[in-house]
Amino acid sequence: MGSWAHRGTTPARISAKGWGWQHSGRTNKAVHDLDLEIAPGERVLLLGPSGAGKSTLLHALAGVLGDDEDANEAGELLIDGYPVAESRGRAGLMQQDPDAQVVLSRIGDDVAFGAENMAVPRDEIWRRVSASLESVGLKLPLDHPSSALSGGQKQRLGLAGMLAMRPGLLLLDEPTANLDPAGVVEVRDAVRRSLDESGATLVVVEHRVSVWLEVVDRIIVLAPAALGEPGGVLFDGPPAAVLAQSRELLTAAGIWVPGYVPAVRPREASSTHDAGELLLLEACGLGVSRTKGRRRHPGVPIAVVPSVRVSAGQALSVTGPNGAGKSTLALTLAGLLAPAGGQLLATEQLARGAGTAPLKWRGRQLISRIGTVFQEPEHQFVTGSVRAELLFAPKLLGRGGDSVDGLLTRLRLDHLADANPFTLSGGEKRRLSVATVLAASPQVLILDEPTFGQDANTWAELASLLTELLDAGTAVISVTHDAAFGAVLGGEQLVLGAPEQMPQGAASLLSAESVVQR
Ligand SMILES: Nc1ncnc2c1ncn2[C@@H]1O[C@H](COP(=O)(O)OP(=O)(O)OP(=O)(O)O)[C@@H](O)[C@H]1O
Ligand SMILES: Nc1ncnc2c1ncn2[C@@H]1O[C@H](COP(=O)(O)OP(=O)(O)OP(=O)(O)O)[C@@H](O)[C@H]1O
Repeated sequence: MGSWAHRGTTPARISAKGWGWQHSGRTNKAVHDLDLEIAPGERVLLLGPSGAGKSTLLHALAGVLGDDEDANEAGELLIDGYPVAESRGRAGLMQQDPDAQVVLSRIGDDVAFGAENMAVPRDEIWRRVSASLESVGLKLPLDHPSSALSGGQKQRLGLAGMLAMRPGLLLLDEPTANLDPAGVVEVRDAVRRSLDESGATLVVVEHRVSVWLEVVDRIIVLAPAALGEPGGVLFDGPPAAVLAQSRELLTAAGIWVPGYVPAVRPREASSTHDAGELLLLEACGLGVSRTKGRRRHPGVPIAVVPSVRVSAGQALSVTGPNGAGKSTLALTLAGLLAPAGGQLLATEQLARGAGTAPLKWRGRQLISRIGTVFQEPEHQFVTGSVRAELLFAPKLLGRGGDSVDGLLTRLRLDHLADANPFTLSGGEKRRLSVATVLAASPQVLILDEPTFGQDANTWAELASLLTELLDAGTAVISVTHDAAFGAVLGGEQLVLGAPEQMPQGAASLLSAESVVQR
């Protein structure tokens, strides 16, 4: 009975005895001295500050850490009494990076993939595929291309694949980080219904605690080993008890305890444009589209924005449901995608003389004027170390790297200066992607989901840093589902509508308004 297949999809038991893991190339352990028992069918919310080893533990349980020969393992990690290496396939892991999860080119096949590997009968697979896609709210045809999905849609796709597998151990790594508020509840409820049917064991990692409280029966908080702490478990127990007894310690560790909003001075709302202001970007009737060859055959725009004006020192947040076109708008404003209609001008001060479409700028010209943080941080990395990444733009612009050490410290990356950017934790990657853009000191910052996957301490640091930049005259455009972040930055808000609410399938602007201050 050594194979997982014999154990089927029955709820899994997890046992860690003095377990630890040190990734290759690192001097610190990611997880240290972990002692833990999780009973079959338990539902656990795994918390901890960014870099505490949460994803490392989930990867270990899914059996996908063990191939790294230069890494060091200590102690024992068992599933149902067997080493994790003998339990591969027993767990369904939804990874933090939704891109890493997509394996097949059509969404139906992609969702079916895991269940096929578990030898589920064919008719049953396709019944599960349709039911899973519906339960996570991904209402697209089964042959829709997996590559043509927004970040939130990819996240829903990844979860649908896990639910269709019905594994005995469901491991979810920040499953709602890219979702709109309605999607967060939809996905949480889909997980709960699936667990009610299967009785599977759940370990879910999420920075935002409140959403999972009505699903989980236990909270485990990991202590960061990497910062010289002893590692292991900081707190463990029923949610109400952990949150009531340890509230202060948890907030000090950066955990998003329900009701806690880090103290960051909000900016004054300014929705009107003064005559003397320095206008940096101006768009009129701007259509946005991902269609290739747009100049000759511009596709049907997925969103149309009647008017955007962004001035020095002004914040603009772009919100709206998954798939509405927010990232596409951000890439268009950034000069990285051609407009599908209307006009986009960077005004005279920015273009030294006359208004210019940002799309015409190349390399140096663009990065010193408009800095863009992509939704997927990896898409931005071009060097082999964190420090080199931060020096890249200043070098290209012929400037010194004076700001680099300050940014490393401020965004809690100093202990990772020599690390390869691609090996960072999710939160660390996000912070690095923001820092690299700040290192070029652009006049306009465009940030796609800058706060997703951040613990509360780093959130506060990012919010303060951006408020200081706004005060100093940088314009900040952020695409975000994080209302508290939008409120701290103030300024104006664009709300894009869902594609299905709009005529001819195109999204459009629902409203433009001043951000309500906290
Ligand atoms: N493949 C890897 N190679 C080297 N170091 C790694 C690798 N993956 C993770 N690490 C390091 O191990 C530590 C723990 O990372 P992990 O991703 O487990 O943290 P986390 O708690 O999930 O963080 P976050 O909340 O930011 O996602 C981090 O310092 C990270 O830089
Ligand atoms: N690379 C791509 N190729 C083709 N279509 C795409 C691509 N990326 C996204 N789309 C489609 O364009 C639409 C808008 O996507 P976009 O990423 O701009 O949405 P979003 O509002 O940022 O969503 P989210 O909140 O989920 O990140 C979506 O309906 C999506 O299916």
